[in-house]
Amino acid sequence: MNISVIGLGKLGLCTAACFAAAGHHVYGYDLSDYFRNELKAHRNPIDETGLSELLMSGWDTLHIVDSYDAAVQASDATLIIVPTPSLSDGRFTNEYLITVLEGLAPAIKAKDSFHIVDVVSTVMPGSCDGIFKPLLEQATGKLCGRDFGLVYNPEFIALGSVVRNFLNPDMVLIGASDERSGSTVRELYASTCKTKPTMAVMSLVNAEITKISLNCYVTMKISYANGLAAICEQVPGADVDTITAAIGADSRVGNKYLKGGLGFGGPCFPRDNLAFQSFAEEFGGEALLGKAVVAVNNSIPERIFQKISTHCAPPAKVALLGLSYKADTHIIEESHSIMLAKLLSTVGYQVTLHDPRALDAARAVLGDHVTCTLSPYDCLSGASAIALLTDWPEYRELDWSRIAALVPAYSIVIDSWRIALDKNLSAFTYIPLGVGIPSKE
Ligand SMILES: NC(=O)c1ccc[n+]([C@@H]2O[C@H](COP(=O)([O-])OP(=O)(O)OC[C@H]3O[C@@H](n4cnc5c(N)ncnc54)[C@H](O)[C@@H]3O)[C@@H](O)[C@H]2O)c1
Ligand SMILES: O=c1ccn([C@@H]2O[C@H](COP(=O)(O)OP(=O)(O)O[C@H]3O[C@H](CO)[C@@H](O)[C@H](O)[C@H]3O)[C@@H](O)[C@H]2O)c(=O)[nH]1
Repeated sequence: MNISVIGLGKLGLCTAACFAAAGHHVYGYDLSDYFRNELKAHRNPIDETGLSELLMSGWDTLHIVDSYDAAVQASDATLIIVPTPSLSDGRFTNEYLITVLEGLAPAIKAKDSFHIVDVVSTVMPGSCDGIFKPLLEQATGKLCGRDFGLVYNPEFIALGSVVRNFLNPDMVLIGASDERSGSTVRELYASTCKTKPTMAVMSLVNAEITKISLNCYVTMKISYANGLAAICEQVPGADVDTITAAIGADSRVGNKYLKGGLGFGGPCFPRDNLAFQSFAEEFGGEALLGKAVVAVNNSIPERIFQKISTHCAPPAKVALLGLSYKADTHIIEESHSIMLAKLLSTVGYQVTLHDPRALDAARAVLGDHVTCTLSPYDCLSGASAIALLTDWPEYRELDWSRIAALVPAYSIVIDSWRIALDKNLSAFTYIPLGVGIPSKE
């Protein structure tokens, strides 16, 4: 197929590369001159696992164009993957999408053949029927479903595994204004995915609700595990991992995204939950479960703060290991580690930080209130409290006998993901989250 992709960022470029590597002709456009120039020179501007390798087999069919017109003229369908940042009330803004739709409209108007506009960016339910369809009909003088198609086709990919998730989905979600558009996008994915995913083809509004509902459901599983972890900590001998492993073995539940730990952060899950609540309220409903999920998630930095302050008072030194919202990324958006660092530094603890990739981002946000270190051992030297926060592989390899010589006796070690359970930590006061420690008496 001939398709165009508008927005070649973290998701857009991976999408374009996956389709191009599968043999489709992809015409990509990004507002950024830098991105377009790098891509024209066959250089990859995005750091994402497997993307460079994929582009190697896709350069021949990935063509970078310099205008919306060129993108529409060269293709039968245009995928739009531009930002939809959150507003203060939790809703996603359509501002960037509207700019793109207005930019595409003249070329769609001038075209004789049927053109499909496929919105991939995450949007608020009601956006396609209520805003995008009337905008396009008015700007082109054409009828949606007859003269052009409108599709909502969001992705379920996690950063760090975007390419793998894109090519191996459980389900492809396709909301369509008409059967022809739905079938075309379905074929596009069927010819690109390596698996045979469930093709969930439905109306535009149902697809919009499905996208944020699915993310909210998954965060409900995470908060369930974290609520359970907080209870287990109070019960001598209880262990959240043993319990969630058994719960997850029941196929009605499933064991994915059921790990209690530091909670969920990042650019997607937290904001999708807030958007779902705003959406429910807009239609006179109330997302009670969603509110509980957020409350459990938001309580985690405070829970760790309490454990630290019970053990040592300011200005004691506290070492935080791991700042990104998950391993293998430099992203600190909605990271619980950053929230904990702020809680601690505000009341006068000396906070030292380490992260293999997120140190610069953290420094930019936390400034002079904390000390950034390049080695985990420098970070925790002299610390009365150590918190293992992001599950980076290198923290699993820490040499605890070396650390024992660097810190006061019985410093506390808070282990969010229980990565040091099998180590000898007798020189420390070891507090794995979600585990009820039998009392010493
Ligand atoms: N990254 C993810 O993990 C992820 C996952 C699922 C859904 N999404 C959704 O996908 C959308 C894009 O996210 P992203 O992470 O790829 O964003 P991004 O910021 O990495 O990339 C967006 C790209 O769009 C370009 N752009 C902005 N305005 C433009 C315009 N008018 N014309 C052409 N290009 C324009 C920017 O230059 C940028 O390169 C968002 O709605 C997001 O919620 C992202
Ligand atoms: O059992 C688990 C699994 C994950 N997490 C946390 O959940 C967050 C999100 O992790 P992940 O899903 O790997 O990353 P994201 O890139 O945020 O991807 C999510 O957000 C995207 C944007 O909406 C969706 O497309 C994806 O399907 C969805 O997984 C991280 O803080 C993890 O530490 C847990 O606490 N427990």
